[in-house]
Amino acid sequence: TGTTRPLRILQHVQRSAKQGDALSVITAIDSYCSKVEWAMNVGDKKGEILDTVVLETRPRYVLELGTYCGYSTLRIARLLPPGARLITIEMNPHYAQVAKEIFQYAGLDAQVELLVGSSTVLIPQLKKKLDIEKFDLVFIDHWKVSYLPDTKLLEECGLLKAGSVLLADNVICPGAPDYLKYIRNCPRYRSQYFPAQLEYLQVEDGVEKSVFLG
Ligand SMILES: COCc1ccccc1-c1cc(O)c2[nH]cnc(=O)c2c1
Ligand SMILES: [Mg+2]
Repeated sequence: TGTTRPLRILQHVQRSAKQGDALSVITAIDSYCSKVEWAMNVGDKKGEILDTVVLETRPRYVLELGTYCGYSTLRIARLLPPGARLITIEMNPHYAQVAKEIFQYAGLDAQVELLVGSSTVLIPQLKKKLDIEKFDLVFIDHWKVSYLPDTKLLEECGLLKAGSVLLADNVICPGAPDYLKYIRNCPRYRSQYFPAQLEYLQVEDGVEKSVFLG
């Protein structure tokens, strides 16, 4: 194996992290991706901003758009109280398979519901299929062109309530200009930008936190 970047990340986790210890898996991924080969995990600097937002929001229902290898899913899952639900959507079946194995290794597979498919197709099905009412927190970290349409879809499907928090990765690099323009000008949101760097690099990036006002 080791033929793809996600598989090489999984192999590194299995060799160097402690089974059942989510923090050691997070650390192992950051170590591999900063020293051996870059990968598009949210990373430790933006990850700390994510942690802070999770802890202050204390969400019961969390949606993540874009799982990749599951790094940010673990960062969120490890901070959730029992009974909370974390749904993560990944379009790429290979990424989803690796993420599933990483959740199992970290011992958090029971805390995470991983859906494989297009977020634009799956979002309208969430209420019926998963009996979800509203999300308290949405972490947006998938294709940049999908940020805005999927946000509008969440509004239209009644999946946001007053106080729901959207946290969007990569609003500078690669950038999501249409999303930023919308979310910063729409009176139904109060937004705040958190400057940071692109994972594992000295390149400017940041995350945008937006509270839905109802
Ligand atoms: C495939 O591009 C990789 C890349 C290359 C250069 C700069 C940024 C990125 C990048 C960084 C991220 O955190 C990302 N997060 C989620 N979905 C992405 O496509 C993504 C892309
Ligand atoms: Mg990202």
